Amino acid sequence: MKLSSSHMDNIPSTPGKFKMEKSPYVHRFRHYSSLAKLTFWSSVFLALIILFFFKSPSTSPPNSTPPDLSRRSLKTTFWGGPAWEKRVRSSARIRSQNGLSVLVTGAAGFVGTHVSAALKRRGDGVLGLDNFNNYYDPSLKRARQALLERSGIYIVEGDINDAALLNKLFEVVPFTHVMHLAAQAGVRYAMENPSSYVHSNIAGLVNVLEVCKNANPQPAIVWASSSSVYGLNTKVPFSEKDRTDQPASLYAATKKAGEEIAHTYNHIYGLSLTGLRFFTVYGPWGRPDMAYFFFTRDILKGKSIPVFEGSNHGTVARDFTYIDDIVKGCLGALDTAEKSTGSGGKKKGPAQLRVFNLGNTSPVPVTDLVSILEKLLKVKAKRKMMKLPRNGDVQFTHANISFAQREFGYKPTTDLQSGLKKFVRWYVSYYDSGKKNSH
Ligand SMILES: O=C(O)[C@H]1O[C@H](OP(=O)(O)OP(=O)(O)OC[C@H]2O[C@@H](n3ccc(=O)[nH]c3=O)[C@H](O)[C@@H]2O)[C@H](O)[C@@H](O)[C@@H]1O
Repeated sequence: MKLSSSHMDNIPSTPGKFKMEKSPYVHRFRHYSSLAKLTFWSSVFLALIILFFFKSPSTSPPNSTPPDLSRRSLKTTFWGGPAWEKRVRSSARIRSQNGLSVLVTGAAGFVGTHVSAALKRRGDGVLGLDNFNNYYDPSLKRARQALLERSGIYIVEGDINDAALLNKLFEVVPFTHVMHLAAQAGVRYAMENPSSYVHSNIAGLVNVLEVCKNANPQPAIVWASSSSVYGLNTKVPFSEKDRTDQPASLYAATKKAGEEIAHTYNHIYGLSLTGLRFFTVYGPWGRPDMAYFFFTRDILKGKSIPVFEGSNHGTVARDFTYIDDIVKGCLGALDTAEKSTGSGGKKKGPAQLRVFNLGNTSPVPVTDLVSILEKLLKVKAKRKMMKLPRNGDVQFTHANISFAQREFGYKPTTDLQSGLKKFVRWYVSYYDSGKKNSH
């Protein structure tokens, strides 16, 4: 708790040195005395109100964090109590033979929602965790949450930096796996809000790993890295063996840092860790901050869209990867993840440490992305060609996926045209069917 300096100044350094005031200050002393009485009774009254407030069952489950004690940035709402634990247990219950019990962080996010639903469909136990922050329209996150709730998945509302909450979740459920997808995404936003990347992608990751390392049994962890770690590399396609020491954005730097942090926790504590380098994932229920999403919105609104190009009109391209292919990759990584080897926070032997590219292996120029959208939407885009800004963007990405192919048969099957068709169908029904506004 932070005390203001004036408050600190009012506290006597040696309480015994307080002197009783005598006449001619008696009058003033009396005044102080009645003031003290007033303060005393108001405090009693206030204490009673607070006591009543925290006794009330609707606002005070046993393990909730009192709002004044919780760090506001953690955004954790009340949790705990028998009913809450029952809900957590039921969501995480395995319903198939040899099924997994998975804690999915970022479950209300784009990839998190799809992965959670896929796990649940095949009988795995799934518990979600999400802080529902407002990086983009939280109502979309709430709609994804509602979707998951219909299939019996509970998303606990809390922040990955909240160690007490994470420890509690592991106390209630012995998760076999953690699918760690909660993160601050987006390449360009890193210049606007750098600390948010440190908070989620570094501090949050460390907190998740700390809790996992102490858990008994330790879970295996699969987590989201990014194609952006290849940064300014020019050799294509990008292979996991290539250098990743020249990131072009703080976002990329935090993901790269995550990979090094993963190495450390694997080395010291025997945690089984698999990082997935996603390549520009798109599809239904996607992220509104991504180009394919807001291009669709703005083309439909008749607004111009900024289309980036390299110097001398050079092509800017991405290895756009459809969400269903990414989900298959995530499940493949979870299924082939070996057990962590540590216990009680101590390593017992070497554990698995992996990194995979999950891309589509066929980069498409951004100008072609726009042409496909124009055809699907039957609206001509107002293209505003712009030089690729120097704020984190790289000119192209292209994944070599042979490692994931070899390890768990990863094979993307959706090309950009077919994937965008599905996205547009979803977009139109989601925003047109009702009153929702895509901003
Ligand atoms: O592959 C990844 O690892 C990353 O993919 C995306 O990053 P990005 O590929 O930059 O995706 P978008 O922001 O949707 O941009 C897609 C393409 O459109 C271009 N673009 C973007 C914005 C814009 O206004 N105009 C424009 O032409 C970009 O230069 C890029 O080539 C995600 O936003 C990151 O979170 C993710 O980690």
